[in-house]
Amino acid sequence: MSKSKEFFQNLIKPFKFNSGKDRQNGDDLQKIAQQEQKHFPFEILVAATNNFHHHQKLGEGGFGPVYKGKLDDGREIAVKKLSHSSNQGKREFENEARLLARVQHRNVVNILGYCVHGQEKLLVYEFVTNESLDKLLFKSNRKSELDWKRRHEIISGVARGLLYLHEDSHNRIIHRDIKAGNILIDDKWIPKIADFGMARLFPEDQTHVNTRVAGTNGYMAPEYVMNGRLSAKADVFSFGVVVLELISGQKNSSFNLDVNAQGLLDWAYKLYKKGKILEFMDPALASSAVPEQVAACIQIGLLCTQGDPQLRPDMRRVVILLSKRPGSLEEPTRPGVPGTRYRRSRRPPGFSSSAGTSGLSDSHSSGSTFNTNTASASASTSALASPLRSDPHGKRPVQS
Ligand SMILES: Nc1ncnc2c1ncn2[C@@H]1O[C@H](COP(=O)(O)OP(=O)(O)OP(=O)(O)O)[C@@H](O)[C@H]1O
Repeated sequence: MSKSKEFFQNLIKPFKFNSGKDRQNGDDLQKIAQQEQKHFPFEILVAATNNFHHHQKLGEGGFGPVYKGKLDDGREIAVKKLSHSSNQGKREFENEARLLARVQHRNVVNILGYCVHGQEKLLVYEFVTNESLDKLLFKSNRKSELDWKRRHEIISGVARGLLYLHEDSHNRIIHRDIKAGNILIDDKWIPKIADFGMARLFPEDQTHVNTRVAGTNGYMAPEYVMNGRLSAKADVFSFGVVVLELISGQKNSSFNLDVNAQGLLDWAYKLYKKGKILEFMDPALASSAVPEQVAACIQIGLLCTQGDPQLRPDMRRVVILLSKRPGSLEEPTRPGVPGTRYRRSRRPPGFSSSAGTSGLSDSHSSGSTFNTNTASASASTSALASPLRSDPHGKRPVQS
Protein backbone atom coordinates (compact mmCIF):
# COMPACT_ATOMS: atom_id res chain seq x y z
CA MET A 1 0.00 0.00 0.00
CA SER A 2 1.37 3.40 -0.90
CA LYS A 3 2.18 5.74 1.95
CA SER A 4 -0.50 8.22 1.01
CA LYS A 5 -3.14 5.45 0.72
CA GLU A 6 -2.16 4.01 4.12
CA PHE A 7 -2.42 7.46 5.64
CA PHE A 8 -5.89 7.87 4.14
CA GLN A 9 -7.04 4.41 5.39
CA ASN A 10 -5.88 5.24 8.93
CA LEU A 11 -7.66 8.53 8.75
CA ILE A 12 -11.05 6.99 7.96
CA LYS A 13 -10.62 3.90 10.21
CA PRO A 14 -12.60 5.25 13.16
CA PHE A 15 -15.55 5.98 10.88
CA LYS A 16 -15.42 2.78 8.90
CA PHE A 17 -17.36 -0.35 9.88
CA ASN A 18 -17.24 -3.57 7.92
CA SER A 19 -20.61 -4.82 9.07
CA GLY A 20 -23.62 -3.96 11.20
CA LYS A 21 -22.14 -6.16 13.94
CA ASP A 22 -18.93 -4.12 14.02
CA ARG A 23 -20.97 -0.98 14.23
CA GLN A 24 -23.00 -2.36 17.07
CA ASN A 25 -19.85 -3.41 18.92
CA GLY A 26 -18.47 0.07 18.41
CA ASP A 27 -21.68 1.65 19.72
CA ASP A 28 -21.74 -0.71 22.70
CA LEU A 29 -18.15 0.07 23.61
CA GLN A 30 -18.82 3.76 23.35
CA LYS A 31 -21.88 3.34 25.55
CA ILE A 32 -19.93 1.39 28.18
CA ALA A 33 -17.15 3.96 28.12
CA GLN A 34 -19.69 6.73 28.57
CA GLN A 35 -21.38 4.90 31.40
CA GLU A 36 -18.13 4.39 33.23
CA GLN A 37 -17.33 8.10 32.96
CA LYS A 38 -19.26 8.92 36.09
CA HIS A 39 -17.09 11.56 37.68
CA PHE A 40 -17.76 15.15 36.62
CA PRO A 41 -15.05 17.74 37.29
CA PHE A 42 -16.49 20.63 39.31
CA GLU A 43 -15.43 23.18 36.65
CA ILE A 44 -17.61 21.40 34.08
CA LEU A 45 -20.64 21.77 36.35
CA VAL A 46 -19.79 25.40 37.10
CA ALA A 47 -19.64 26.12 33.37
CA ALA A 48 -22.80 24.10 32.66
CA THR A 49 -24.88 25.94 35.27
CA ASN A 50 -23.40 29.42 34.78
CA ASN A 51 -21.74 29.16 38.18
CA PHE A 52 -24.94 27.86 39.79
CA HIS A 53 -26.69 31.07 38.84
CA HIS A 54 -30.02 31.60 40.53
CA HIS A 55 -31.67 31.85 37.13
CA GLN A 56 -30.66 28.25 36.60
CA LYS A 57 -32.26 27.06 39.82
CA LEU A 58 -35.08 24.59 39.23
CA GLY A 59 -36.10 24.40 42.84
CA GLU A 60 -34.98 23.26 46.23
CA GLY A 61 -36.06 20.06 47.86
CA GLY A 62 -35.30 18.46 51.20
CA PHE A 63 -31.86 17.36 50.02
CA GLY A 64 -30.65 20.66 48.55
CA PRO A 65 -31.04 22.96 45.54
CA VAL A 66 -31.29 21.68 41.96
CA TYR A 67 -29.87 23.63 38.97
CA LYS A 68 -30.44 23.24 35.28
CA GLY A 69 -27.32 23.02 33.16
CA LYS A 70 -26.04 22.32 29.67
CA LEU A 71 -22.90 20.36 28.92
CA ASP A 72 -20.54 21.23 26.07
CA ASP A 73 -21.88 18.31 24.06
CA GLY A 74 -25.36 19.85 24.22
CA ARG A 75 -26.81 17.47 26.82
CA GLU A 76 -29.13 19.11 29.33
CA ILE A 77 -28.59 18.15 32.93
CA ALA A 78 -30.03 18.78 36.39
CA VAL A 79 -27.42 19.18 39.12
CA LYS A 80 -28.42 18.55 42.71
CA LYS A 81 -26.16 20.08 45.34
CA LEU A 82 -26.60 17.82 48.32
CA SER A 83 -27.10 19.63 51.59
CA HIS A 84 -24.30 19.42 54.12
CA SER A 85 -26.40 17.31 56.43
CA SER A 86 -25.09 14.36 54.45
CA ASN A 87 -22.18 13.38 56.65
CA GLN A 88 -21.06 10.62 54.37
CA GLY A 89 -17.35 10.52 53.66
CA LYS A 90 -15.96 11.22 50.19
CA ARG A 91 -15.09 7.61 49.36
CA GLU A 92 -18.41 6.30 50.63
CA PHE A 93 -20.37 8.93 48.71
CA GLU A 94 -18.46 8.18 45.52
CA ASN A 95 -19.11 4.46 45.88
CA GLU A 96 -22.82 4.97 46.44
CA ALA A 97 -23.12 7.52 43.64
CA ARG A 98 -21.34 5.20 41.24
CA LEU A 99 -23.72 2.39 42.15
CA LEU A 100 -26.75 4.65 41.78
CA ALA A 101 -25.52 5.78 38.38
CA ARG A 102 -25.78 2.15 37.26
CA VAL A 103 -29.51 2.21 37.93
CA GLN A 104 -30.90 2.63 34.44
CA HIS A 105 -34.53 2.25 33.44
CA ARG A 106 -36.82 4.20 31.14
CA ASN A 107 -39.10 4.99 34.10
CA VAL A 108 -36.35 6.12 36.46
CA VAL A 109 -34.45 9.43 36.20
CA ASN A 110 -30.92 8.45 35.22
CA ILE A 111 -28.03 9.67 37.31
CA LEU A 112 -25.28 10.56 34.86
CA GLY A 113 -22.61 10.99 37.48
CA TYR A 114 -21.40 12.80 40.56
CA CYS A 115 -18.89 15.33 41.77
CA VAL A 116 -17.11 16.01 45.06
CA HIS A 117 -15.56 19.43 45.51
CA GLY A 118 -14.30 20.24 49.01
CA GLN A 119 -17.34 19.93 51.22
CA GLU A 120 -19.69 19.96 48.26
CA LYS A 121 -21.28 16.77 46.99
CA LEU A 122 -23.24 16.91 43.78
CA LEU A 123 -25.29 14.53 41.71
CA VAL A 124 -25.76 15.00 37.97
CA TYR A 125 -29.04 13.82 36.48
CA GLU A 126 -30.44 13.67 32.98
CA PHE A 127 -32.73 16.67 32.59
CA VAL A 128 -36.40 15.75 32.36
CA THR A 129 -38.23 18.30 30.25
CA ASN A 130 -41.82 18.46 31.43
CA GLU A 131 -43.01 19.34 34.91
CA SER A 132 -43.28 17.01 37.86
CA LEU A 133 -46.59 15.19 38.18
CA ASP A 134 -47.75 17.19 41.19
CA LYS A 135 -47.24 20.46 39.32
CA LEU A 136 -49.11 19.17 36.27
CA LEU A 137 -51.93 17.75 38.34
CA PHE A 138 -52.34 20.22 41.18
CA LYS A 139 -50.51 23.46 40.44
CA SER A 140 -50.78 24.35 36.76
CA ASN A 141 -53.49 24.92 34.23
CA ARG A 142 -52.15 21.98 32.27
CA LYS A 143 -54.27 19.36 34.00
CA SER A 144 -56.47 19.01 30.91
CA GLU A 145 -53.43 17.67 29.03
CA LEU A 146 -53.53 14.68 31.34
CA ASP A 147 -56.25 12.68 29.62
CA TRP A 148 -57.03 9.12 30.70
CA LYS A 149 -54.64 7.48 28.24
CA ARG A 150 -51.76 9.55 29.61
CA ARG A 151 -52.73 9.01 33.23
CA HIS A 152 -53.04 5.27 32.62
CA GLU A 153 -49.62 5.17 30.96
CA ILE A 154 -48.15 7.14 33.85
CA ILE A 155 -49.59 4.64 36.35
CA SER A 156 -48.17 1.69 34.38
CA GLY A 157 -44.79 3.38 33.84
CA VAL A 158 -44.34 4.25 37.50
CA ALA A 159 -45.31 0.68 38.43
CA ARG A 160 -42.64 -0.70 36.10
CA GLY A 161 -40.02 1.74 37.37
CA LEU A 162 -40.75 0.81 40.95
CA LEU A 163 -40.68 -2.90 40.15
CA TYR A 164 -37.23 -2.35 38.63
CA LEU A 165 -35.99 -0.54 41.74
CA HIS A 166 -37.41 -3.23 44.03
CA GLU A 167 -36.41 -6.33 42.14
CA ASP A 168 -34.41 -5.86 39.02
CA SER A 169 -31.73 -3.28 39.69
CA HIS A 170 -28.37 -4.62 40.89
CA ASN A 171 -29.28 -3.59 44.42
CA ARG A 172 -32.72 -3.70 45.94
CA ILE A 173 -33.74 -0.07 46.29
CA ILE A 174 -36.61 1.01 48.48
CA HIS A 175 -37.44 4.55 47.48
CA ARG A 176 -39.08 5.77 50.74
CA ASP A 177 -40.52 8.92 49.19
CA ILE A 178 -42.75 7.97 46.28
CA LYS A 179 -45.09 10.91 45.65
CA ALA A 180 -46.45 12.93 42.74
CA GLY A 181 -43.64 15.48 43.25
CA ASN A 182 -41.02 12.78 42.68
CA ILE A 183 -42.43 11.67 39.37
CA LEU A 184 -41.05 13.71 36.50
CA ILE A 185 -42.70 13.63 33.10
CA ASP A 186 -40.58 13.87 29.96
CA ASP A 187 -41.46 15.43 26.60
CA LYS A 188 -43.06 12.16 25.45
CA TRP A 189 -45.10 11.94 28.66
CA ILE A 190 -43.01 9.08 29.95
CA PRO A 191 -42.96 9.13 33.75
CA LYS A 192 -39.60 8.94 35.50
CA ILE A 193 -39.13 8.27 39.19
CA ALA A 194 -36.81 10.87 40.75
CA ASP A 195 -34.91 11.06 44.03
CA PHE A 196 -34.27 7.36 44.49
CA GLY A 197 -31.22 6.34 46.47
CA MET A 198 -31.37 9.26 48.90
CA ALA A 199 -31.64 6.76 51.72
CA ARG A 200 -28.23 5.42 50.69
CA LEU A 201 -26.64 8.85 50.42
CA PHE A 202 -28.02 10.06 53.74
CA PRO A 203 -27.30 7.06 55.94
CA GLU A 204 -28.77 6.83 59.40
CA ASP A 205 -26.70 6.77 62.51
CA GLN A 206 -26.83 3.68 64.68
CA THR A 207 -29.38 4.98 67.15
CA HIS A 208 -31.85 6.55 64.77
CA VAL A 209 -32.40 4.10 61.99
CA ASN A 210 -35.07 5.25 59.58
CA THR A 211 -35.60 8.68 61.05
CA ARG A 212 -33.57 11.14 59.00
CA VAL A 213 -34.81 10.28 55.56
CA ALA A 214 -38.51 10.59 55.97
CA GLY A 215 -41.29 10.45 53.48
CA THR A 216 -43.82 13.12 52.71
CA ASN A 217 -47.14 13.77 54.39
CA GLY A 218 -50.06 11.97 52.89
CA TYR A 219 -47.96 9.30 51.20
CA MET A 220 -46.34 7.38 54.03
CA ALA A 221 -47.45 3.90 54.95
CA PRO A 222 -48.86 3.68 58.49
CA GLU A 223 -46.43 0.96 59.63
CA TYR A 224 -43.47 3.10 58.53
CA VAL A 225 -44.84 6.07 60.42
CA MET A 226 -45.78 4.08 63.51
CA ASN A 227 -42.69 1.99 64.05
CA GLY A 228 -40.21 2.79 61.32
CA ARG A 229 -40.81 -0.59 59.68
CA LEU A 230 -39.61 -0.03 56.15
CA SER A 231 -40.14 -2.56 53.41
CA ALA A 232 -40.93 -2.45 49.73
CA LYS A 233 -44.58 -2.57 50.83
CA ALA A 234 -44.22 0.98 52.18
CA ASP A 235 -43.38 2.09 48.62
CA VAL A 236 -46.38 0.11 47.37
CA PHE A 237 -48.58 2.10 49.75
CA SER A 238 -47.19 5.43 48.49
CA PHE A 239 -47.62 4.24 44.91
CA GLY A 240 -51.28 3.48 45.68
CA VAL A 241 -51.76 7.03 46.97
CA VAL A 242 -50.27 8.41 43.73
CA VAL A 243 -52.64 6.20 41.69
CA LEU A 244 -55.67 7.47 43.61
CA GLU A 245 -54.51 11.09 43.31
CA LEU A 246 -53.95 10.71 39.59
CA ILE A 247 -57.42 9.29 39.01
CA SER A 248 -59.32 11.69 41.28
CA GLY A 249 -57.22 14.79 40.52
CA GLN A 250 -57.26 15.39 44.29
CA LYS A 251 -54.25 15.80 46.56
CA ASN A 252 -54.46 13.42 49.50
CA SER A 253 -52.86 15.76 52.03
CA SER A 254 -55.41 18.51 51.40
CA PHE A 255 -58.48 16.45 50.60
CA ASN A 256 -61.74 18.09 51.67
CA LEU A 257 -64.35 16.97 49.14
CA ASP A 258 -66.35 14.81 51.51
CA VAL A 259 -66.66 15.69 55.18
CA ASN A 260 -67.78 12.15 55.98
CA ALA A 261 -64.58 10.65 54.65
CA GLN A 262 -61.36 10.64 56.68
CA GLY A 263 -59.33 11.38 53.59
CA LEU A 264 -58.93 10.57 49.92
CA LEU A 265 -58.29 6.86 50.51
CA ASP A 266 -61.29 6.51 52.81
CA TRP A 267 -63.44 8.34 50.26
CA ALA A 268 -62.35 5.92 47.52
CA TYR A 269 -63.02 2.93 49.77
CA LYS A 270 -66.50 4.15 50.75
CA LEU A 271 -67.48 4.77 47.13
CA TYR A 272 -66.10 1.36 46.20
CA LYS A 273 -68.17 -0.32 48.91
CA LYS A 274 -71.29 1.51 47.75
CA GLY A 275 -70.68 0.40 44.14
CA LYS A 276 -70.22 4.03 43.07
CA ILE A 277 -66.54 3.89 42.31
CA LEU A 278 -66.70 5.98 39.15
CA GLU A 279 -67.84 8.99 41.23
CA PHE A 280 -64.24 9.03 42.45
CA MET A 281 -62.94 9.90 38.98
CA ASP A 282 -61.70 13.40 38.14
CA PRO A 283 -64.54 15.08 36.16
CA ALA A 284 -61.84 16.31 33.75
CA LEU A 285 -61.55 12.68 32.59
CA ALA A 286 -65.19 12.35 31.59
CA SER A 287 -64.61 12.46 27.84
CA SER A 288 -61.45 10.34 27.67
CA ALA A 289 -61.96 7.70 30.37
CA VAL A 290 -62.35 3.98 29.73
CA PRO A 291 -64.71 3.24 32.65
CA GLU A 292 -63.69 -0.37 33.33
CA GLN A 293 -59.99 0.59 33.21
CA VAL A 294 -60.61 3.47 35.60
CA ALA A 295 -62.54 1.20 37.99
CA ALA A 296 -59.77 -1.42 37.87
CA CYS A 297 -57.07 1.16 38.56
CA ILE A 298 -58.98 2.56 41.55
CA GLN A 299 -59.30 -0.97 42.90
CA ILE A 300 -55.56 -1.51 42.40
CA GLY A 301 -54.91 1.79 44.21
CA LEU A 302 -57.06 0.51 47.07
CA LEU A 303 -55.26 -2.84 47.14
CA CYS A 304 -51.92 -1.00 47.38
CA THR A 305 -53.05 1.26 50.24
CA GLN A 306 -54.50 -1.46 52.48
CA GLY A 307 -53.65 -0.96 56.14
CA ASP A 308 -52.03 -4.38 56.47
CA PRO A 309 -48.76 -4.39 54.49
CA GLN A 310 -48.96 -8.17 54.09
CA LEU A 311 -52.16 -7.81 52.11
CA ARG A 312 -50.73 -5.28 49.69
CA PRO A 313 -49.54 -6.75 46.40
CA ASP A 314 -45.85 -6.42 45.58
CA MET A 315 -44.90 -4.37 42.53
CA ARG A 316 -44.51 -7.44 40.32
CA ARG A 317 -48.12 -8.32 41.03
CA VAL A 318 -49.22 -4.71 40.54
CA VAL A 319 -47.67 -4.69 37.06
CA ILE A 320 -49.55 -7.91 36.27
CA LEU A 321 -52.80 -6.56 37.74
CA LEU A 322 -52.53 -3.44 35.63
CA SER A 323 -52.47 -5.53 32.51
CA LYS A 324 -55.31 -7.82 33.61
CA ARG A 325 -58.93 -7.62 32.61
CA PRO A 326 -60.99 -6.00 35.32
CA GLY A 327 -63.28 -8.26 37.28
CA SER A 328 -60.56 -10.65 38.35
CA LEU A 329 -59.12 -8.42 41.08
CA GLU A 330 -59.15 -9.19 44.80
CA GLU A 331 -61.43 -7.32 47.20
CA PRO A 332 -59.49 -4.57 48.96
CA THR A 333 -59.72 -4.28 52.74
CA ARG A 334 -59.88 -0.92 54.54
CA PRO A 335 -57.06 1.50 53.60
CA GLY A 336 -54.42 2.50 56.10
CA VAL A 337 -54.22 6.05 57.39
CA PRO A 338 -51.14 7.75 55.99
CA GLY A 339 -49.27 9.75 58.53
CA THR A 340 -46.63 12.32 59.25
CA ARG A 341 -43.13 11.52 60.22
CA TYR A 342 -40.31 13.58 61.60
CA ARG A 343 -36.71 13.45 60.60
CA ARG A 344 -33.71 14.26 62.66
CA SER A 345 -31.28 17.04 62.06
CA ARG A 346 -28.80 18.82 64.24
CA ARG A 347 -30.34 21.06 66.92
CA PRO A 348 -29.63 24.70 66.12
CA PRO A 349 -27.96 26.61 68.94
CA GLY A 350 -30.38 28.18 71.41
CA PHE A 351 -33.34 26.33 70.02
CA SER A 352 -36.14 26.22 72.55
CA SER A 353 -38.21 23.12 73.08
CA SER A 354 -41.51 24.96 73.28
CA ALA A 355 -41.00 26.42 69.82
CA GLY A 356 -40.20 23.03 68.46
CA THR A 357 -43.13 21.07 69.77
CA SER A 358 -45.56 23.09 67.74
CA GLY A 359 -44.29 21.10 64.78
CA LEU A 360 -46.47 18.24 65.96
CA SER A 361 -49.71 20.00 65.27
CA ASP A 362 -48.83 22.52 62.62
CA SER A 363 -49.73 22.67 58.99
CA HIS A 364 -47.63 19.61 58.27
CA SER A 365 -50.30 17.52 59.82
CA SER A 366 -51.37 16.19 56.45
CA GLY A 367 -54.87 17.64 56.49
CA SER A 368 -57.65 15.24 57.24
CA THR A 369 -55.42 12.20 56.96
CA PHE A 370 -53.24 13.12 59.89
CA ASN A 371 -53.71 10.99 62.92
CA THR A 372 -52.52 12.28 66.26
CA ASN A 373 -52.09 8.72 67.51
CA THR A 374 -49.68 8.29 64.70
CA ALA A 375 -47.66 11.28 65.82
CA SER A 376 -47.41 10.08 69.38
CA ALA A 377 -46.60 6.54 68.32
CA SER A 378 -44.01 7.93 66.01
CA ALA A 379 -42.61 10.07 68.76
CA SER A 380 -42.30 7.18 71.15
CA THR A 381 -40.92 4.63 68.76
CA SER A 382 -38.44 6.67 66.80
CA ALA A 383 -36.56 8.42 69.55
CA LEU A 384 -38.61 11.52 68.91
CA ALA A 385 -38.80 12.74 72.45
CA SER A 386 -36.78 15.82 71.68
CA PRO A 387 -38.28 18.94 70.16
CA LEU A 388 -39.39 19.32 66.59
CA ARG A 389 -39.03 22.12 64.11
CA SER A 390 -40.39 22.65 60.65
CA ASP A 391 -38.59 21.61 57.52
CA PRO A 392 -37.58 24.83 55.72
CA HIS A 393 -39.23 23.47 52.59
CA GLY A 394 -42.51 22.91 54.34
CA LYS A 395 -42.73 19.25 53.54
CA ARG A 396 -40.93 17.27 56.11
CA PRO A 397 -41.18 18.28 59.71
CA VAL A 398 -37.68 17.96 61.09
CA GLN A 399 -36.66 16.84 64.50
CA SER A 400 -34.06 18.94 66.21
N1 LIG B 1 -33.70 15.49 36.62
C1 LIG B 1 -34.47 16.57 36.68
N2 LIG B 1 -34.91 17.16 35.57
C2 LIG B 1 -35.71 18.27 35.63
N3 LIG B 1 -36.11 18.85 36.77
C3 LIG B 1 -35.70 18.30 37.92
C4 LIG B 1 -34.87 17.13 37.94
N4 LIG B 1 -34.63 16.78 39.24
C5 LIG B 1 -35.28 17.68 39.99
N5 LIG B 1 -35.92 18.60 39.22
C6 LIG B 1 -36.74 19.73 39.68
O1 LIG B 1 -36.00 20.41 40.67
C7 LIG B 1 -36.85 20.85 41.72
C8 LIG B 1 -36.32 20.35 43.07
O2 LIG B 1 -36.36 18.94 43.05
P1 LIG B 1 -36.15 18.03 44.33
O3 LIG B 1 -36.43 16.62 43.92
O4 LIG B 1 -34.82 18.29 44.90
O5 LIG B 1 -37.18 18.58 45.35
P2 LIG B 1 -38.73 18.48 45.49
O6 LIG B 1 -39.26 17.32 44.69
O7 LIG B 1 -39.30 19.83 45.17
O8 LIG B 1 -38.85 18.22 47.05
P3 LIG B 1 -38.49 16.93 47.90
O9 LIG B 1 -37.06 16.98 48.28
O10 LIG B 1 -39.38 17.05 49.06
O11 LIG B 1 -38.77 15.71 47.05
C9 LIG B 1 -38.24 20.32 41.40
O12 LIG B 1 -39.00 21.34 40.79
C10 LIG B 1 -37.99 19.22 40.39
O13 LIG B 1 -39.08 19.08 39.50
